[in-house]
Amino acid sequence: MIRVAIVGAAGRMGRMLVTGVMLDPELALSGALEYSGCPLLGQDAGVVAGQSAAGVRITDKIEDFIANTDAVIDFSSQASTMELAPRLAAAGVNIAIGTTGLTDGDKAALRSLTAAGAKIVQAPNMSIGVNLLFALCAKVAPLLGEDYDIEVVEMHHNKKKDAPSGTAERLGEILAKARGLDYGHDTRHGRVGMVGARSKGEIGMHALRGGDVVGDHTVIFAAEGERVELTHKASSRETFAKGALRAVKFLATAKAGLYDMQDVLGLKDF
Ligand SMILES: NC(=O)C1=CN([C@@H]2O[C@H](COP(=O)(O)OP(=O)(O)OC[C@H]3O[C@@H](n4cnc5c(N)ncnc54)[C@H](O)[C@@H]3O)[C@@H](O)[C@H]2O)C=CC1
Ligand SMILES: O=C(O)C1=N[C@H](C(=O)O)C[C@H](O)C1
Repeated sequence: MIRVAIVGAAGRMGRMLVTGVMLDPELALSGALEYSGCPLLGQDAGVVAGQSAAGVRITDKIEDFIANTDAVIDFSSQASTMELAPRLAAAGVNIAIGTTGLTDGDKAALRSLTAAGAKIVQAPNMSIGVNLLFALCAKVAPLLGEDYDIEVVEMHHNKKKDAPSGTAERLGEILAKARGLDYGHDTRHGRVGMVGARSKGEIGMHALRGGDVVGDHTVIFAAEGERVELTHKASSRETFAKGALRAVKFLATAKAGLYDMQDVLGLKDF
């Protein structure tokens, strides 16, 4: 049995993750963390998630569960994730991070924790479908070549704070690498005004927000006379939660290291 605590337990993903852990016979819910001042502190995490009582109260102190926890799943905020990771690593707790908005510096800091023995999965999207989309884009972009202009369009719910989505950024990085471009330098975020004709050496990135959209990502390859569109649409957050549970199980037997969902799902050599 793997003992799992959830960071951001009262959030949209947190509630889904609490439910997933409670329903999984290989996992046991060992903790539920929220920010100090959260009105749900002291409430049963299972009840907050719409399930039966889990016997785990939402707390703002990792000391309440860290000694009895094998792994933490963290879908919270960049600040919270980066503050907690060193403390969890020092305690030998495995970490599955779904939080987006992490900087390159944050990712380097996570890597340095793994050099000291930590086991971490960090992925902007834990669904199987999006990770297959990542693998497909890495194959398709070089095959289609420079005649095909690449644009990435994502749409999410109106509560999402970061833009573009972590998934769109990862898509952009994969596509830029496949084209010999630099993601930071060659990405064009939206277009407004007299921007001139599109150049070959750019990747367009567009973030739409509205309603309750769980998460849509489309990569468009557009050429003279035709276009190819690869689309993933998440219709439930359950798909991300399922991936996070797989990540926790993967870490239980993994060596120290910083992994992504391509490692967890065996898509590295796809
Ligand atoms: N990797 C993936 O597959 C996915 C990643 N995400 C990402 O996960 C994150 C959370 O998304 P949602 O659940 O939609 O947001 P949300 O806002 O509903 O939930 C975040 C939760 O974290 C809590 N939190 C904030 N600071 C905290 C702290 N210091 N300690 C403990 N808890 C804290 C908040 O109170 C909130 O309950 C975002 O970065 C989002 O982009 C979301 C869905 C899938
Ligand atoms: O905030 C969300 O909701 C989501 N965030 C992730 C991202 O930023 O890519 C993944 C998913 O699309 C949902």
